[in-house]
Amino acid sequence: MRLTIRDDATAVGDYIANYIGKRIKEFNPTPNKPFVLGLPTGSSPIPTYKALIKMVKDGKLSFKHVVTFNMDEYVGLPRDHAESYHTFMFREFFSHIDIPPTQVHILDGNAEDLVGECEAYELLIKSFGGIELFLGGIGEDGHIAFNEPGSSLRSRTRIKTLAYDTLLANARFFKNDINAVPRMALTVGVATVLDAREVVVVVTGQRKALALSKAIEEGVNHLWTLSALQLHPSALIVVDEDATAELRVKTVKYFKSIERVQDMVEAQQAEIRAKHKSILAAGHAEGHQ
Ligand SMILES: N[C@@H]1[C@@H](O)[C@H](O)[C@@H](COP(=O)(O)O)O[C@@H]1O
Repeated sequence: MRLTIRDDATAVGDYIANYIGKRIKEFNPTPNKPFVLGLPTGSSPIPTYKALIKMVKDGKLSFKHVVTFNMDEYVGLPRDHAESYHTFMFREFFSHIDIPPTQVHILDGNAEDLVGECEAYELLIKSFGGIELFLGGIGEDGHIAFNEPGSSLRSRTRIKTLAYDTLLANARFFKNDINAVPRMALTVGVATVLDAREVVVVVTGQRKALALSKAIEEGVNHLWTLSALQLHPSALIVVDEDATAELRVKTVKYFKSIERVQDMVEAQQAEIRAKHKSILAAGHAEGHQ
């Protein structure tokens, strides 16, 4: 697991957007081989969405051959409700980029058969060859997607009853009326997230600090479902300074030093790739003489 620390939420968003942009470009997606991206809602990913939108508007990135799967959706909230995750995603992201809406997938919290909806979602993800990169956020109780404390770390897409902490935290989106917050949601499971080839999680603000420390400084624990990321071979958590408030100084220093080494290795690799490219180009030019 890697932990990248940036000064504030904007810098975190810029970092993640660049990271995702780089991955999509390296993947070189086509209609037959789209890049499959998992996405979250919440206030934490908004700076990332803003930075990605700017990259698209500046002509530096395209989502034409990207297929998305969202993490979760409330049960029973009309799709066009201002706080449904459908509305959120189109308002904050999809309406501003060049993704064809047919390539967007969000669980239907109003499906007649909710269990069937969840099973079909898992199958649909599989039919695209799985998720390349899953971007996630966390709740104050350390939940990833809506995998509340106590969720099985092998869970798949399913119906979940929301924890009291989550109802309290999300009441801010429902005029602070806890009774207006839907009690249930459909969510991808912890195992669905762990199946992705790469997982990137955004954690910003001091109110997430305890969850972050529990998830990375203690063992894998179903009470802090983000901790399951410790089992993933390619996991990156990007945080702001505020979110590190509960971490040990030693932990912060360790991850900062890893980042420096990683940057050095990446710079060396880029140099080697550039050298190979110019040798190949020179050879190619000679062959044409
Ligand atoms: N289901 C979503 C999560 O996927 C999200 O990570 C969390 C954090 O939201 P925020 O980023 O606004 O703190 O909110 C909800 O619970």
